[in-house]
Amino acid sequence: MPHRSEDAEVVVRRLVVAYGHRAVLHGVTARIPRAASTVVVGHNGSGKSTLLGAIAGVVRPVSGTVERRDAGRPALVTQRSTVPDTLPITVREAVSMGRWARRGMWRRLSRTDRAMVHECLTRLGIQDLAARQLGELSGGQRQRALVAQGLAQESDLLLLDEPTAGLDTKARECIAEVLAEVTARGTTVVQATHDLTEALRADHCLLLRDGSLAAEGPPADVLRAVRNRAGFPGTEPEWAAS
Ligand SMILES: Nc1ncnc2c1ncn2[C@@H]1O[C@H](COP(=O)(O)OP(=O)(O)OP(=O)(O)O)[C@@H](O)[C@H]1O
Repeated sequence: MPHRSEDAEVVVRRLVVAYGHRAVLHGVTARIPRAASTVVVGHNGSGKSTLLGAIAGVVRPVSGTVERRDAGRPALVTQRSTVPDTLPITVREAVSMGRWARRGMWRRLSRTDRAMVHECLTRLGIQDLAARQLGELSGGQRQRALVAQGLAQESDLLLLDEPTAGLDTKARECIAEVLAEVTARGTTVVQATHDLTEALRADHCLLLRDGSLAAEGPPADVLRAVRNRAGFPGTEPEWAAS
């Protein structure tokens, strides 16, 4: 199991994050193994999104550190698009925005960029939706488009906040396969999830409880207590009860 310090893509130390005066992460220390998949689990409000945001550098900690092995910008796929629904933007354009980190916002996409955008659309099964407005899509279609945008960034570190929430089985499997592929190619993938089946497939697991790290390690070990309590397989375990 690759979670020794020297194999880590990210090392988080004594991380404290607050919104206003309210601390929501209370000194979290954790390692995220390189070129492997990590799941972050825990009940609603336990701090999963906040931890991903802090690792991505979009949430500033009060104290503590986030050390990255690679210098490149992480790709963060959030639950909600940063593009407002009212902005007239096609699915292809939204996915193309994933290339901005490499190309710059104002430069034309190269043939390689366009090929990557096409590949990401195809891989997520949304090539037929490429010309549709992002704001017109169903929740599941939109979620696939956001994952495609994250993939298009070709970052060494891909962070996803509940990428399969609300998706049907086929879409969930599609995303799981895509994430397994990019992990096998050497990307470090971290996803917050409430899906126990998905969590058990990962290489590494962080269990958050009320803003603190309750457990870290192989998912089967971390989730054993949760699994026993929830009944396996289950999709809505009571993380907090373990
Ligand atoms: N922008 C914000 N302003 C104020 N408080 C926030 C903000 N975002 C999150 N919080 C609070 O921080 C805590 C952790 O929230 P966070 O979204 O990180 O949890 P989560 O584990 O991702 O939850 P969920 O499973 O519901 O997505 C919660 O108490 C939440 O109310």
